[in-house]
Amino acid sequence: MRGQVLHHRELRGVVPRAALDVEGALAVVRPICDDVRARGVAAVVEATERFDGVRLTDLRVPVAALQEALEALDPTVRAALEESVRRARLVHADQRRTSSTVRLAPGGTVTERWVPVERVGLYVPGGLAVYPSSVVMNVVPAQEAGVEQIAVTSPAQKDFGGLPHPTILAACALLGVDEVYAVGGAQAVAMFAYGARDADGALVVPGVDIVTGPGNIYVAAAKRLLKGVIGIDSEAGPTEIGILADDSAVPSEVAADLISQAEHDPMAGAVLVTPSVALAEAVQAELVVQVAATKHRDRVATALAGPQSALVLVDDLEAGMEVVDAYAAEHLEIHTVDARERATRVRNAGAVFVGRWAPVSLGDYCAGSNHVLPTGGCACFSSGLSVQTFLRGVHVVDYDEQALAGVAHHVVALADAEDLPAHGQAVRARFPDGLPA
Ligand SMILES: NC(=O)c1ccc[n+]([C@@H]2O[C@H](COP(=O)([O-])OP(=O)(O)OC[C@H]3O[C@@H](n4cnc5c(N)ncnc54)[C@H](O)[C@@H]3O)[C@@H](O)[C@H]2O)c1
Ligand SMILES: N[C@H](CO)Cc1c[nH]c[nH+]1
Ligand SMILES: [Zn+2]
Repeated sequence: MRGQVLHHRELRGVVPRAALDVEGALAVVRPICDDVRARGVAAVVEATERFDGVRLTDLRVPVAALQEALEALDPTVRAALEESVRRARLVHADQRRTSSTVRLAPGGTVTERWVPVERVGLYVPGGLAVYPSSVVMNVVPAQEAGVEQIAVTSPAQKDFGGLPHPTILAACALLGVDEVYAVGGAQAVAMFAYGARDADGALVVPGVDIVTGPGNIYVAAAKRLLKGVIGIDSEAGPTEIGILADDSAVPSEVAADLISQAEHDPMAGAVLVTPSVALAEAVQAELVVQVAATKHRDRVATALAGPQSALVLVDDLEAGMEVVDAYAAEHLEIHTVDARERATRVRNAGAVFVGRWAPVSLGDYCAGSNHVLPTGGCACFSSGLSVQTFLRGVHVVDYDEQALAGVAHHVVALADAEDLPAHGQAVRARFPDGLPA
């Protein structure tokens, strides 16, 4: 990309991306979702056996298991989760929206009411890693939005008697959520979207209004497929980190941050954008050493070697800004001398991390920000999970006779201009003696 400075829309086609994208994964998840729609619980049970190796007898986790998991939770992990919840709650409580009323004329108002959806299904991943932090990131905004019914689902684990991982169950109990299912993947999204009945026709899992939460490419594809049947947050799929850096960056820290996110998934993307050849070379050398030493070195190495990961050399930091806007990373770290100023100019990113003391790992757990963020370029038009995700704005239009009279002739003029005279007539009918002037 050296030598080119293009608008981010033109660059989008050449930024690093995985070979299998959400569109490609639709073909895999469509039959799974169709089957759940047609056969309900039986299809969910079969998909769980096929993909997770567990034959479920009950989709729902017994409430007692949640409480037991909380009682058995390591106190250090409990303290960390409590701090994560405390910080997330402070940030998300601040996102609440209050109704507001605008008076357009004497007797004429429009009020915007913010109404939470009634019932939500929150996805917590559990394939390659365990994600109690995603319980926090899903549940806290839903609670702060005032959602009445919160259901969580997470993949059944062979090693834990077919229940989701105990730390996930403990996190649910900590947050007061008692409706939890042991289902993962596309079948979980479909189960929430359509609801699921058993062979006798009994409703085992009631459908929801919105499904949120992160997941692998199959979860993201199911969300894309079923959007419309349900609302979704964003396509929060395989993790990505973009780093914009100059010579002031510390190579070992940059490498560690790239690896931290590559650790999620062989499909994770890690992209360094820099004008500094020296930095790029130093980071490359660090990666060799650090990858060899990291626990999940196989999937990290696969992720870093994939077409979704790259070290991108640019002419200067301004060209780098164009590249990171085109890439639209889920997470963008900025390690430059002027990081704070650059952060204010980033247009496309799920979340921005300013300087060396704000690594993505901080945001993953304890910054207070939400870690459920758009991937695959969706940060160009989607936001991270927030209280707003669970709210709908409803306009309440309240005009009295005088207020309608004041604008009636304009309504009729526009209705006539659109060749929709019945619209105008609906107003004329209220003024049988003729339209007010
Ligand atoms: N964008 C975000 O906000 C964000 C946040 C956290 C994690 N993540 C991502 O979440 C993902 C977690 O992935 P995971 O795999 O560990 O857990 P997961 O729960 O997302 O996926 C596991 C499920 O995938 C299904 N599955 C696996 N292989 C399949 C196949 N070949 N065909 C159909 N279905 C299949 C199974 O049903 C299984 O239950 C990672 O990609 C991680 O990067 C994203
Ligand atoms: N980095 C992930 C978001 O893509 C969130 C996470 C959870 N646990 C660890 N990391
Ligand atoms: Zn992470």
